[in-house]
Amino acid sequence: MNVEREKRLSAEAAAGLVEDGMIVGLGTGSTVGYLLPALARRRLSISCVATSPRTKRAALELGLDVRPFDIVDHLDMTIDGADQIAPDGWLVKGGGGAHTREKIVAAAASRFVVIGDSRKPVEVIRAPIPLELLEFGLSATLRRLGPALVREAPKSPDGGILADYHGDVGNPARLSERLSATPGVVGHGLFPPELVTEVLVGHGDSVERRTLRP
Ligand SMILES: O=C[C@H](O)[C@H](O)[C@H](O)COP(=O)(O)O
Repeated sequence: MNVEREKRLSAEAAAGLVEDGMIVGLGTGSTVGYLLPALARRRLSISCVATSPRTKRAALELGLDVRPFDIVDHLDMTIDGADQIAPDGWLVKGGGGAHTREKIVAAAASRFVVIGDSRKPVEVIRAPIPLELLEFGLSATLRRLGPALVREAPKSPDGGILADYHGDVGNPARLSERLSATPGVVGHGLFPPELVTEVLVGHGDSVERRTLRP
């Protein structure tokens, strides 16, 4: 298994879905690292929104047109990697800590295309589940969450504390609801299947495509 090749193939396949005139959400991570040059090579007339300073920097260096996301209210397509992809479409994202912005950008798009290598599909979603927490009340939030640990990582670009939930996942929908309802949780890395339209996973020399909704 050549993981880097699989990432590149899935990213290139996703870049091929982008059309002239689109506004495109750009995810974060090493798989997106292959998407950006593939997109730039196509020389399309598109504008983009970035989910992290790292992606913004890389996209601008490649000559992509990156717009601030406070004025754009709808995207045609968002393309992003994932840490885990379950058979029913639940995702875990945020290994790189960008999950809060990534969820906003995914939710704003008509199509959310998930890319990854063959290690990403899993039978069952497992911890750790990335979290972003408000610094105010941090100890009380952690206590309420149960088994969760603060990451040794810089704060998010929005000043949030990055952490991970290490307890049982069980039903992802129920855990997602509980995390969202916990005061002090700014965002978490469980992404529901309703957000996802397509999954493109590199397997050896080919890309397996799955459409979750049209
Ligand atoms: O915060 C990071 C993002 O959610 C990434 O999309 C995710 O961690 C996958 O990253 P990679 O493509 O490096 O495996």
